[in-house]
Amino acid sequence: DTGSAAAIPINEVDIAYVTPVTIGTPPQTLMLDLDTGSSDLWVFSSLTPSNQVRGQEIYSPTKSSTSKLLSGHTWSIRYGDGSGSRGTVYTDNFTIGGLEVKSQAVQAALEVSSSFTQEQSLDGLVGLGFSALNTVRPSSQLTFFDNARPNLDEEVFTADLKYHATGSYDFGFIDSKKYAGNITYTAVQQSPGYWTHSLSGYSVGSGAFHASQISGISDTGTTLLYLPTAIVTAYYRQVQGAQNSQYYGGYVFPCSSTLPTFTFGIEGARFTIPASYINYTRISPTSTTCYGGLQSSSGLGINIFGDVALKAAFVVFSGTNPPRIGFAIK
Ligand SMILES: Cc1cc(CN)n(C)n1
Repeated sequence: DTGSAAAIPINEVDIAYVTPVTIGTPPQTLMLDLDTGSSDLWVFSSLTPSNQVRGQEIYSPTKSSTSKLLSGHTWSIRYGDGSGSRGTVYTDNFTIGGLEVKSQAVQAALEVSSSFTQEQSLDGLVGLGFSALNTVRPSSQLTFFDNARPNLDEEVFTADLKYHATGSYDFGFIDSKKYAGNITYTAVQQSPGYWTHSLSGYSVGSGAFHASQISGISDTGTTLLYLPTAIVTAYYRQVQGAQNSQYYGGYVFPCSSTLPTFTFGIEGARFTIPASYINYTRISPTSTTCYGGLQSSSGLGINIFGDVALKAAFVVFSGTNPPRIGFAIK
């Protein structure tokens, strides 16, 4: 089997990408954020208090003839950005881009944090991390990829996220039309459950490449690129008027500043993030101060290769044994 679905930016700065999925019989369509940095599949539902729902599509298990309550099971998740949700669990038929998993654990939200309520274009998440991170108790549940894997033509899924445009996620095959040249693979450490791997180094603009193993997670659910402070300060030293703002919680600069590109290495390959991706957003609609798409990871305890980096490449998440991750120019 294979599947292929769109990855649609939910706003004009690509804060997150959503993908249409169907749940149940007859199919209910929701727009979910496919997130390689977590492993819970949860949705706004008919059980979510109405004062916490603001425009989202909801999953109603009672309207699905194939839904089953996973009795006595609950879940609760907190993300790195402080958002979170909790609830109960059903199993139901679940499809992404024509790829169906029967009896997928669908975690129905009983409560969501305010940032989810405010994000009206996002109806939930599909965790594509390793199933070890799943929060359902007393028995943890498998991700959509782990459930689909035995039926996939190839044990992979790919992410082709785009800057200010719709990209795609493919399951079970690698579409050679979506990239150029070769795919460079590197080892993944799957414990504790993220797609953890190393960069082989970086360069700023036309500067020299600094070879250095930089361990972090490739996380489609995180918007920005978070790297060690030393690298980030070296980058913004090249930006007129840049400063690390306590007030805004990161590096800001005059929107008119010229930004350098940022290049990261995967083994021997090099991937250059255009300056436009790092000129992330105005700090408010009329401001001339902009917030950077490259920020320090020092407060996170982990480096995160989020969408700002991933959208500069075609990325293969390979569930082979051992798992590996591949990057190609596109
Ligand atoms: C909702 C959400 C997902 C993620 C990345 N895994 N973050 C940081 N926030």
